[in-house]
Amino acid sequence: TVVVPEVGMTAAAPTACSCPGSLFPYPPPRAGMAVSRKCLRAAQAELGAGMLSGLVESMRASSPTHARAAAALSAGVDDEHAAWMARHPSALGKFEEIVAASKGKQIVMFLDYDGTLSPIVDDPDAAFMSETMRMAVRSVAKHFPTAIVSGRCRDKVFDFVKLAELYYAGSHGMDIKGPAKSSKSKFSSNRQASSCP
Ligand SMILES: O=P(O)(O)OC[C@H]1O[C@H](O[C@H]2O[C@H](CO)[C@@H](O)[C@H](O)[C@H]2O)[C@H](O)[C@@H](O)[C@@H]1O
Repeated sequence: TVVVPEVGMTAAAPTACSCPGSLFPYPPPRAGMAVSRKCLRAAQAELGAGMLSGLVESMRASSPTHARAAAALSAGVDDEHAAWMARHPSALGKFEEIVAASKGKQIVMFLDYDGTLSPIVDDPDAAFMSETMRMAVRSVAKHFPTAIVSGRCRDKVFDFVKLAELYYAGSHGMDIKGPAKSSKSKFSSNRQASSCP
């Protein structure tokens, strides 16, 4: 769901956070946060080059927007939608450019859940994410602070994602919790007590 401008793509520079007690430490931890060849090499060493590109390909293929665009294009009936997709290309289609543009910058990942990590399905309680997607998110969280931002209740999103090393922002950001200190995340912060209604 990331919209990448076709021209002049840039990565936003971090700005100072003036909110005391923010769950996101500022300045963010530096170790391993800049996207660099070293970081990519580490991911490749961890997953293997084939596995890394396999994950990217699999995320590309399972992307709901990719699937919708492919269906619209093959049916040849939704020209307007296809044109919209052409103006708003998938970030996964620009992966190498994004890596290049991000070099040396501080990166934080914010991920939507429904329709991004999971497919859109009729029953909201059955919007499960695949194990491959979970593996990809776990791998991303090893390198960058990673947050799931959802309209859903935070506990429900956690029940789907099941990764303690992430930040979770539920109820459209009204309810935020950082990674557990005991989790594998090197970006852990104090937990904020709160629960779903
Ligand atoms: O902010 P999100 O994480 O994208 O959550 C938005 C809403 O997602 C859910 O509804 C959507 O997904 C359902 C499951 O695929 C689908 O059945 C429904 O039609 C979609 O609107 C969730 O149920 C809502 O509470 C969230 O606000």
